[in-house]
Amino acid sequence: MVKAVVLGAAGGIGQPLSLLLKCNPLVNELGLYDIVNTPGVAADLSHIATPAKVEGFLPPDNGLAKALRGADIVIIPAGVPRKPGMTRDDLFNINAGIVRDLATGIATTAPKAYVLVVSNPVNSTVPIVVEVFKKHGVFDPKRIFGVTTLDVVRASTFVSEILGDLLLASSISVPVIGGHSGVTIVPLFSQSSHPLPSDFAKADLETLTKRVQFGGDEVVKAKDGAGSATLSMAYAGAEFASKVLKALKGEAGIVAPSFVHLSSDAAGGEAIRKEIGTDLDYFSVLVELGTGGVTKLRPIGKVTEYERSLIDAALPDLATNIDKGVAFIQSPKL
Ligand SMILES: NC(=O)c1ccc[n+]([C@@H]2O[C@H](COP(=O)([O-])OP(=O)(O)OC[C@H]3O[C@@H](n4cnc5c(N)ncnc54)[C@H](O)[C@@H]3O)[C@@H](O)[C@H]2O)c1
Ligand SMILES: O=C(O)C[C@H](O)C(=O)O
Repeated sequence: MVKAVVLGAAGGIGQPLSLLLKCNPLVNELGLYDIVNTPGVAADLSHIATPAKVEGFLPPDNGLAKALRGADIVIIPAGVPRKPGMTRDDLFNINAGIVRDLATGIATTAPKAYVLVVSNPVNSTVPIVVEVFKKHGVFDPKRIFGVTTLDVVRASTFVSEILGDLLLASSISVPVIGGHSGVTIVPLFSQSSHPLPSDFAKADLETLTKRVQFGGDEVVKAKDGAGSATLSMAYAGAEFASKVLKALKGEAGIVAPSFVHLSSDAAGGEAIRKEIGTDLDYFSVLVELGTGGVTKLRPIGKVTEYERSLIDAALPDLATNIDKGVAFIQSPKL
């Protein structure tokens, strides 16, 4: 029996993500928590003819704890999205507190659950969850994930467009490393499963790279004040959750990108730090998953000179974002 819980389930991402989880045959129970509207969302989804039993929870009467009880996997898309002109970091002041409180609920009620953090700024909210878990003595680097799948989905889609075959999109795999905002997003097109055309110009590569780095801004601009990516994010979140669930069930060979803590030396965290030439505690890499969570962090491998320059450009912003999240819990008054 697998229980999945969505925190922020009534939102723009939360609703379609909950729909996709309701349709996932690996989910037996689906708990939906939000500060509004979850009874309605749950009633609606509960009429879909798939096995998962759905229940909605609101804050009164310990709703968060009730939603989380027995959770195997918790996905957090709670919090405010961007409007045009904002950076993801501009969301910190509101979302940091929301994520801290939800992480506290998970640490006390479902400390062994896999936690998938969607709420922005991911580069800071993941460290917030980790610090909360450390405070409660339940931190396990193998189980806390920043969801960066959307960057990989975008990179694959854009490559399929360039190759002129959209049918390829779902089978193209482009590693995207670093973090999840602007220049911290580093796509490695040299490692794409489907290489770019051999005559692809450097200027075009730079444009493509920027499009992946600022794909979120493209959607925010198009939505014109009505929020940021929700449907593509729900797709990406459900893809990532599905991989975690398959690994949990014992399927071998599951690999997914994620922004993770590098403390797990056994899993290869230290080797990645050496590869990058950094002492950062977090980085997005390809992660091998097993029944207990992360089994191995895949080395970054060979990169081009241009990609190396992108990694170097990502490091200062990443360090600032990570430190901000850590300080929010360790020194809340700073
Ligand atoms: N990681 C990614 O790739 C990625 C992609 C897209 C969006 N996001 C982020 O996901 C977050 C949600 O985006 P959205 O478009 O769904 O926003 P939204 O405003 O449509 O939905 C957010 C939901 O969170 C709920 N919420 C607020 N405070 C809460 C709390 N304390 N407990 C539980 N629920 C609470 C709201 O009621 C709302 O239903 C944003 O921070 C956005 O930036 C991340
Ligand atoms: O861009 C945003 O603010 C949302 C999300 O992080 C995205 O990449 O679409």
